[in-house]
Amino acid sequence: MSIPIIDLSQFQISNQVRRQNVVKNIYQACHEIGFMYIQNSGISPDLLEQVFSASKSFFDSPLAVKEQLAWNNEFINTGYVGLEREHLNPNQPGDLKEAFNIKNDIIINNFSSPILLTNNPVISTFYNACTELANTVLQAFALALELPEYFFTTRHNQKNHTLRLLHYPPLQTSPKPGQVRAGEHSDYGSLTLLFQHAVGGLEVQTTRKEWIAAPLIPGMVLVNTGDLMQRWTNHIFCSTKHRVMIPNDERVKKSRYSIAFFCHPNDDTEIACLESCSQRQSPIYPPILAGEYLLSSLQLTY
Ligand SMILES: O=C(O)CCC(=O)C(=O)O
Ligand SMILES: [Fe+2]
Repeated sequence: MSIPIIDLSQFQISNQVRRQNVVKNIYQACHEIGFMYIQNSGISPDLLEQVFSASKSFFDSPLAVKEQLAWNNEFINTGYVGLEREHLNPNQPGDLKEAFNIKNDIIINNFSSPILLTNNPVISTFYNACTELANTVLQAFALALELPEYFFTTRHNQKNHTLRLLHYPPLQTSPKPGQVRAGEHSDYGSLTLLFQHAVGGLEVQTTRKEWIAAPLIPGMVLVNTGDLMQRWTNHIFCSTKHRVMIPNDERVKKSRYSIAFFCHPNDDTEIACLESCSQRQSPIYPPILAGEYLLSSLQLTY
């Protein structure tokens, strides 16, 4: 099994046959593996490079500076998360990574870092570009599930998404037993956009429980469906486990950078099994509010 490539430009044209074909391929990707590469995503490579460069200068700054911006609670879920602080797999030691979580403009303005955000429109431009891409994918999801095209986007219109810069430093000492760069987990929200930089390492679990590499494909954006989409669709779309292992080659001596954009429904959205998804199997999960689900997931991993 491999991760399919979807050309999104074919969804943004008026030709209904080609559009429907993209919708069908997206359905299949979400159903069979929960991951896909998006080609012609509309995200400018130059902009992405600028965000990676801002990310690198932030992580290069002294720990004391980063800690002034420390993440301190799951309700705000914004700020700097130090090495080994988060356990994406709660049963294993903390992840060998540091991260910086950024929420929407209001929070950005109240929580700006002198290095990363002040006078740096790059981050907010990128946040908006990711929001736009996520909305296009959500439109295709709705059509794939035989819902009105804007069913999901209207439930995601409060920009409740988290942009996360990630840095996996070169390994200095031996890891603890079971410790990896990012423990195996599924994402919590509706979908995630993932951008890797040079040093790869992401792995995805197939339905046969095999781990396959999800390498960087230059110019493409990796998209995966998260837990809330899995609940909403009664497992028709899957929330696939993924992880970042410690490389067993020279990449272990290198910093790895990635960026994740976690797309979340508005907090007050009730995630209840969609009618079109309850025909073959009765609802697996009870309804839950999107905001509640996110909070409980964060509480498990910090
Ligand atoms: O860094 C990566 O490639 C993956 C990160 C990830 O899966 C996450 O933060 O949820
Ligand atoms: Fe993830």
